[in-house]
Amino acid sequence: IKLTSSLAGVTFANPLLNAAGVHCATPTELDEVLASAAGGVVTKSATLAPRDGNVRPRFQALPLGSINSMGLPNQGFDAYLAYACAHQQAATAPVILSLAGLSLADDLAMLRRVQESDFTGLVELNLSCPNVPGKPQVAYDFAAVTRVLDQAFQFFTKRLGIKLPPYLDLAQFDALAAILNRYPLAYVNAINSLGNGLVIDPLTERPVIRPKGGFGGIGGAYVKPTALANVRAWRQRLNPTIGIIGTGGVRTGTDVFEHLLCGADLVQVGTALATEGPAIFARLTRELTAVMATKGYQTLADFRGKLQVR
Ligand SMILES: O=C(O)c1[nH]c(=O)[nH]c(=O)c1I
Repeated sequence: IKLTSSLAGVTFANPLLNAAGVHCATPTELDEVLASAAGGVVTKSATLAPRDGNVRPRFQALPLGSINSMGLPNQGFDAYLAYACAHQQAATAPVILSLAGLSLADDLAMLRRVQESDFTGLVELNLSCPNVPGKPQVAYDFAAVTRVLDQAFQFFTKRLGIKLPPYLDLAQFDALAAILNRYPLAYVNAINSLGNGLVIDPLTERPVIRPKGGFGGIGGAYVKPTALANVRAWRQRLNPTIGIIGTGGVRTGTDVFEHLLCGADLVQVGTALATEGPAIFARLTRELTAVMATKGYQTLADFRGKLQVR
């Protein structure tokens, strides 16, 4: 049984990575994911300048998932570009560089820096951060998405993916796919957290996190049906040249299998990684292998995107 997968010409020994934002803000955390059974690692979304992020408590694990309003805390673009270039030199498992500018200008400035750098790996432009106060998500504004992609592809010739939020209406998938299919995108990553949920502690009669009146992105089991639907909807609508990373609600090998069945090329783990740590990747590869063995599949291509219709 082989778990190898590739995305935009980059080969992964297995399809599993962390989700941007989880266990990836420092070189130590990034190294721990690379040292684990993960097939690769993605950096915390970078802003041009380092950021402290929102006030604490800003993350809460829950029985069915998690809520977070981190507010984009990160070491800054230079730190993550340096890490990505160093690990490209060392030929480790692939490092995906995630970017989340606070403005279109910042997005373009960081993309120009990557274009001029030695980094030739995958770049993930995060258009779906729900937690920066006062900053509406780009990805729910289709004109803004068109602007950033128009301007980026004027000069960017490397491998560019975008991180999308969950969409909840088929007309949105139709409209946005018509836009995305115009660009030489490496992939779309679906989904980011389900934005602006509210989790309350009935004992204290307060929200469980402090920023934004307790409003934060929801992850984990809560979002798996929405994540699978987004992966499937993009696979059905996007050019085959545009790959898909499936993110959302992955806790077991069966969850990984389901994302692949819906069409994912790679699968990312957020909430479950936050609670279990990088050892989860050994468990998930073992469990995925077991699912494939039971079903008689030898490679991911044997079943990727082959969800049957009823
Ligand atoms: O609050 C965050 O840092 C954050 N949290 C999320 O759940 N998704 C994101 O894209 C980001 I940039």
